[in-house]
Amino acid sequence: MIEAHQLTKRYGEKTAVDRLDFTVRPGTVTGFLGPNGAGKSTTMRMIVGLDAPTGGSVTVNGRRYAGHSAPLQEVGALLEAKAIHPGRSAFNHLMAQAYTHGIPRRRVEEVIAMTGLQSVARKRAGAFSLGMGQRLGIAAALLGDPATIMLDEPVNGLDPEGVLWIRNLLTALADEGRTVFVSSHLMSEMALVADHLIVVGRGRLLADTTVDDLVRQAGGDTVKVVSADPAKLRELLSGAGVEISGRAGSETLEVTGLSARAIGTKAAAAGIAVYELTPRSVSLEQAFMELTRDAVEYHGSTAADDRTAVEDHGTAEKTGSAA
Ligand SMILES: Nc1ncnc2c1ncn2[C@@H]1O[C@H](COP(=O)(O)OP(=O)(O)OP(=O)(O)O)[C@@H](O)[C@H]1O
Repeated sequence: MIEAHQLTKRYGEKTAVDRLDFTVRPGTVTGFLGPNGAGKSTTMRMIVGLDAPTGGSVTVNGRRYAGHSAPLQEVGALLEAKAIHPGRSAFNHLMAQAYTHGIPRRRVEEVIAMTGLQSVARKRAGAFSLGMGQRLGIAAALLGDPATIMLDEPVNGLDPEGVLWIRNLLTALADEGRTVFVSSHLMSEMALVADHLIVVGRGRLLADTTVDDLVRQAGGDTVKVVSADPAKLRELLSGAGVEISGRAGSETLEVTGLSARAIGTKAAAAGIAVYELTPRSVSLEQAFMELTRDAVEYHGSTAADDRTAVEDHGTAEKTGSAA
């Protein structure tokens, strides 16, 4: 279990982590999401005592990391995959860590097998690809058989087989009752593996939620309806929990809160011809971007962004219906 209370880190004028409160629970995979520069790595460094908080606190299994007598057995972390001596073999790198923490050689062999590094374990780690380096970093994180595992961007540099392997590994670790905390700025990847999400932006907590709730909060599902009589249809569909938008003079309505089937049935009963009925789910990526829109520090710009902006402005005349 990881618990942060008002956790804060300032670098001079810059507040990298801003009064974060969250709990990461055992038995599930918790995704730690946020755009670049959101404060994820800084938070993770503070969890394992590599950075000192400017304010607040963070504990692992009820104690500050430094307060544990055998921290490696408490929390295993992958922060910088390439933080290894380049001349040392993977085996010797792991043995050095094991030796200084009273971990037997048998466990080194186990984690090498678990991470699929057997064939390269005696090779110089400096010659490893990014993907192999990631696997070695994960092997080191698992060395102490810790109850809490924390990985910063673990799928970086992994090929599709490696990505799948990570997914299965994280799920298996959580199923064993461990606390698994994984950062990423890829919502799509997190959605496949995480049960719970902690989302940050500019150092602040934006959401502490499940994947389903995040999508629901971002607008849930909408249905595009093109009909012969949008004004009449709008009247017909209005009701509690239903939101309808559409441009004046257009045949198109965007309806939230009703299924395509319900809309089609109501339109048919009223004799309104429907030319198009298209359900549109808010993707997780959209939900994430919606949530972090104001918290993104480094914006790019593409023609597609501009188109979206124009479309947004075009959707006037919003009608919500009160209960
Ligand atoms: N040692 C440091 N000195 C000064 N500023 C720092 C330092 N470390 C991080 N920062 C700043 O703090 C903010 C948060 O950085 P951090 O690396 O924690 O974000 P992140 O969410 O992990 O980003 P990314 O997804 O790009 O890895 C950034 O604006 C970064 O520039």
